[in-house]
Amino acid sequence: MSSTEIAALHGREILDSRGNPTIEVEMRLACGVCARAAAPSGASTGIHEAWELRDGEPTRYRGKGVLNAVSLVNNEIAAGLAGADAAVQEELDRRLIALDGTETKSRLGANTILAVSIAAARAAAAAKGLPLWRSLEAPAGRASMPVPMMNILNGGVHAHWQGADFQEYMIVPYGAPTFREALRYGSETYHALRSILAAKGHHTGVGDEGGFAPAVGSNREPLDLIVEAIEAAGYRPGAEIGLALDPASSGFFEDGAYRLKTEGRSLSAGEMVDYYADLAAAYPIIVIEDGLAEDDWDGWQMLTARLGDHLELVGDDLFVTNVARIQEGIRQGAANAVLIKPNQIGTVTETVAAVDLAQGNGWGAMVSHRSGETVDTFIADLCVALGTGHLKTGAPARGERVEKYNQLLRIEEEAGSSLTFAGRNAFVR
Ligand SMILES: C=C(OP(=O)(O)O)C(=O)O
Ligand SMILES: [Mg+2]
Repeated sequence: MSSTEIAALHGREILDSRGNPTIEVEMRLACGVCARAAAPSGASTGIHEAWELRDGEPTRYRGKGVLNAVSLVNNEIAAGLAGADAAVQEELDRRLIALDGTETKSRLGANTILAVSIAAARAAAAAKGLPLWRSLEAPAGRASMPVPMMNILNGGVHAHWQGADFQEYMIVPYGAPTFREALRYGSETYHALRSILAAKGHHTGVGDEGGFAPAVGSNREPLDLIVEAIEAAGYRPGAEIGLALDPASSGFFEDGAYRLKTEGRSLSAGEMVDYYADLAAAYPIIVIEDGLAEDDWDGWQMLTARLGDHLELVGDDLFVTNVARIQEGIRQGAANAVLIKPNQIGTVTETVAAVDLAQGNGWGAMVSHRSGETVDTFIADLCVALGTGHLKTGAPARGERVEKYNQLLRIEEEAGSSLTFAGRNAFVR
C-alpha cells in the first residue's frame, strides 16, 4: 500500500460566508496525514457551470442543505475511491468524474467532487512535506506571486441590486514592488474609500465580497469615488493602481438587451461596447470581466475586436472554466482571458487544464474566489503554482477573503526571492 493511499474520507455540512450550508471534506492517508477542504458557492452563477448538489428538503435551510452531498462522500465516494492514491491527482480526478458519470456533474455535484479533489491535493502535499503551491507547480519554474485584484465596491446581485448595476469594481495595485506592498496599497485605498463615502453621505455597509455597496446614481460614479480614494491614499491612478470591472452582465441581460436600472436605460451589445470604450478612455481600466452576457458570442467578438488590443477581457460566465467553451472562445476571437473558478468545473485536474489551455494560447488566466466562501485558501496556492499572475478574492477585509491574501503573505515570506511578483506583466495587454 502506498503511503499516500486514501485511508478515510469524511464529509460534513458547514456554513459559508453568506450563512448558507456548504460541504467540507476531511481526508486521511495511509501514512496518517490528514487534510481538509471546503467548496465555495456563487450567487451570480453562469448557466453553463457544473452543478452544485443541494438537498431537496425544503424545511432545512430553505432547501439549501448539503446533507446528500455529505452522505455521498461518506458512502459512495469513499467506497469508489478505495485504493486511490491522493498523490496521483489526475487518476483520482478521473475516478471521481467516472463515478459521477454525467457531463455536468449533476449526480454527485461539483461541490462534492471539488472538496474531495482539493482535500487530496492538500493531503498529498503534506505527505510530501511540500507547501501546497510547490506540490501543484508543474512544470517547475512556472510559479509567481499574483497581483491582488481587490473588489472594494460591490453592486449587482452581491449588493441585492441596491447600488450599481455592475457587480464588482476592483483596484489592481500592479505598480507595487511585491505582493505584500500591493496588498498594503489596496488596503490603504479601501480605508480611504470608506472615509470618502462617509464624507459624501453614502452608507458604508458592504456587499457579499466585502466591498462597500453605496446607493450610487450611475455605474460611472464608483469609478470617480475609487480614483479619489486612490489619490487620497497617496497613490497614482494608472501608474501604481489600475482598475478592473466585473459588470457580471448576464445578471442584467434580459430579452436581448442590457438593462442598466441604475441609469434607467437599456443598451444593445454594440452600445455596451461603446459604453466600455468610453469608460476605458476616461479611467485607468485594465480588465473588464463579463462585459457581455454568457451566450452573447457575437457581442463578445465585437467587444474583443474593439478593445482587446489594450484591455484584458475576461470570460467568467462565458467560459465557466470549461475547456470546450474556452476552445470555442479562442476559435471565435471572443475574449482574451479566462476566469478560473475551480467549483465551476469540479476537479483540480480540469481547473489546471483550463489554465493550461488559456496560457498556451497567449490568453490570461485570472483565478477567482466565489461570492460565498469559506476560509479554505486553495485558490491562493493554485494561482501561485500556475503563475497566473492575478487573483481576485474580494476586499482586503472580511475574514474569508483576507484569509486568501494572508496565505499569499505566508507564501511570499516562505519563498523569499525565489518567486517574482507578476506586476503589470500579469495582464495580457
Ligand atoms: C465571484 C463572482 O461572483 P459569484 O461567485 O457570485 O459568481 C463573479 O461573478 O466573478
Ligand atoms: Mg464574474
